[in-house]
Amino acid sequence: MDKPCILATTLGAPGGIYKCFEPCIEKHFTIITFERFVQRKEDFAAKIQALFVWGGAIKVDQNLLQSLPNLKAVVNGGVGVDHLDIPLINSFGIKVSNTPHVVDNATADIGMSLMLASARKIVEGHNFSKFREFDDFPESSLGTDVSGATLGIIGMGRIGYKIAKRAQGFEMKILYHNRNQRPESEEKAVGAMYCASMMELLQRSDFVMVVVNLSPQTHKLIGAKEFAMMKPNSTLINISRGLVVDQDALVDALKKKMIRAAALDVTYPEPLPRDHPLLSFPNVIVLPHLGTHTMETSQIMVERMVTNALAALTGGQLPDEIKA
Ligand SMILES: O=CC(=O)O
Repeated sequence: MDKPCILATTLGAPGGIYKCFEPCIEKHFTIITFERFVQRKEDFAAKIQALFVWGGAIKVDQNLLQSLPNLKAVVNGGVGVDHLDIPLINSFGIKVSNTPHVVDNATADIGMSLMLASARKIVEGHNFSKFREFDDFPESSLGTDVSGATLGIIGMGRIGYKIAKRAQGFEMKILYHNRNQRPESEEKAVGAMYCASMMELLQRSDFVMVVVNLSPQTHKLIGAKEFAMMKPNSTLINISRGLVVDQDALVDALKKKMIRAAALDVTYPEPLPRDHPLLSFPNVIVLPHLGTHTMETSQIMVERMVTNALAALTGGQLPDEIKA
């Protein structure tokens, strides 16, 4: 019997799967790439039963949904679903899932990597070794200690909590701001202190790590007012979504030396245009959204997407369903 079809991007991240993960999907489904779909919509549209998306690479809008009469699920790789209009998708009787839990460790690790790389000038050090334009590593390249410093975590969900656990190993003082305070036992387990006021956290932290979901409430959460609160020797680390930070305000804060440095896994757009002002600062690290980008995590993510899609096709409960 023919395998059911799914529609997917296969262009590689950001926004698609790599070829190496296709066999896991092809055990159960025939993959129709988005490029093939666009060329031969009339041949494929009625066959497609699930849509595999990573980030906003495919726009899941009214037009696309109307063109797929047998679509049962939109299966998202990763935890953030800010690029999906869930009420709209649900209104077509189509289910939505993501892959929570499986991304937590990899994303927390990238946050720690960015903090350490920025504090200890890892990128400059590498560039010095490789390109050596001057003889001595300049005084301006002296780093700053992570151990014993104060880390402020904005957004204490699963990933924020994993970061706190790791930071505890670095003997950091840990502050966090979140919609809800965590139970005392959980705070104690990682040595984290709740700041009901985000401004207080910003004033006290040497490193500010942003881990919130993007929502209307968190859109440009960190802007001019927030940078004005931060210590001049502090570092902003963003591993959530680019739009949680006002990038113009960040450029301004860096120019005015209101903060020491920034380390970003996420920006808007992604990737940044090569002439973007953020790329001109020696004290800014920019990654092309690598939070979940490991072989192991990506493999588990794809397996989880397959599990959710199979559940939708057989009319079962999606283990990771998100409802509007
Ligand atoms: O960005 C990564 C994710 O949403 O999991």
